[in-house]
Amino acid sequence: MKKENNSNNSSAIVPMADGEPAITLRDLTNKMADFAMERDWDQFHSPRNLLLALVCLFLASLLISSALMVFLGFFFKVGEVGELSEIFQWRGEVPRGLPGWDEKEKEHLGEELSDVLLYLVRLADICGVDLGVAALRKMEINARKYPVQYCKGSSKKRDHYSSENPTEEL
Ligand SMILES: Nc1ccn([C@H]2C[C@H](O)[C@@H](COP(=O)(O)OP(=O)(O)OP(=O)(O)O)O2)c(=O)n1
Repeated sequence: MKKENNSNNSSAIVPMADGEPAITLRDLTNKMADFAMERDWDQFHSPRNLLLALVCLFLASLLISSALMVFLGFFFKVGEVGELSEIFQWRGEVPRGLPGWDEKEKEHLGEELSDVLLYLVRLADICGVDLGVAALRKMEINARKYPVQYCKGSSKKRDHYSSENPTEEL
């Protein structure tokens, strides 16, 4: 778990020999941690809340896909995100660091998190999307969308701030 603001070192993406930026999972992890810390959002990023954010996005993507996908997704197989959710089912709020979880449970969690990540990485690859570049770009959009001065300590959605900050471009 990351506790300190790493903005001085984590944002430096080391270029590879061919000039392409080498974005590591560690870079993305640190940048997201910095993003949350700057906005005092650690308080909202509990395991349960993050999982719900993931599941809501997953269901939203099903809703905008074909009716058949919605049918399959809801009634037959929820997929890897469903398996990940199952681990947290009935546990209520889970504190950061998962105190009380044994190694086997943490290992299982690691496997299900990896399944989500690996499918995502594979999907991006076969779609021709450079996930590292796309994620960095999206983080820049997020930072513009949620300026620290408007949303520090608040979990409200962007719509709430737009009236206070009408000129902010997304
Ligand atoms: N409390 C929050 C809110 C947002 N984010 C980050 C993670 C996601 O990359 C992105 C999600 O932002 P939105 O919830 O605004 O979702 P979208 O960007 O998809 O916009 P919308 O839901 O309006 O389509 O911002 C975060 O880390 N913590």
